[in-house]
Amino acid sequence: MLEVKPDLILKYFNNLTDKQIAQFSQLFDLYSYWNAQINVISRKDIEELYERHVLHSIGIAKVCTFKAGESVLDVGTGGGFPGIPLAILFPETQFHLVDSIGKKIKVVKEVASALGLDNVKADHLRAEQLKDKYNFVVSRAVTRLGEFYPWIQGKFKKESLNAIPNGILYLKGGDLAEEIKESKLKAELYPLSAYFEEDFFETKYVVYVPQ
Ligand SMILES: C[S@@+](CC[C@H](N)C(=O)[O-])C[C@H]1O[C@@H](n2cnc3c(N)ncnc32)[C@H](O)[C@@H]1O
Repeated sequence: MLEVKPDLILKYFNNLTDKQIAQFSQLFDLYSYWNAQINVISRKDIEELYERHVLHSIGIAKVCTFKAGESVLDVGTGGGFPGIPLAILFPETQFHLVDSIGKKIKVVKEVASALGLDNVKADHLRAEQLKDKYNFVVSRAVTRLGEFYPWIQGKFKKESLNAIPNGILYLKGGDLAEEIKESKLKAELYPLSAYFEEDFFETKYVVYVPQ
């Protein structure tokens, strides 16, 4: 099996602990194994796991540093993106990963357990069903902002522990100017090209919608 070390992660996040480096390293074997049982990322993408999925996910951390005690909801996490890489990076923050497809949540639970991520809770449900409140909602490639927003509206805590207000941090591509206009949301765009040399293909932005 091809061994991929997380050098790419260290290039942009250079103060990782040994534990975090070990956890990032384990992702390749874990996703190679689980993706062969249950397809959660495109099979050809597994060779580019670190660039296209892991580094891409933690692009959110360049826009927002989550704090100890904050809670983050990942809507439509699929196999755990962006939630799992973010949970490795922010071990003191609580992450709730949800998806409407049960077998994907099975993969998330297996990966989180193998990594010893006790800051991750994963549930098979639709975001609309949730009653809890969070500091931040993260997501990647689920649906248009105008459809997404009503699912999570009202699910934000009032108090903030962060330098930036609580809100949505959504990894997105497409015609964002048109999409933001259609959603009528006040959104800020952060291009990943400002932080990374890699080309992230279609999802090139972190869209931040403060609440
Ligand atoms: C294209 S996949 C993206 C998965 C993951 N975020 C990633 O980037 O690899 C979209 C995911 O959103 C989930 N989904 C769609 N609508 C949802 C909803 N209302 N609540 C929870 N999950 C939802 C789907 O089941 C699917 O796994």
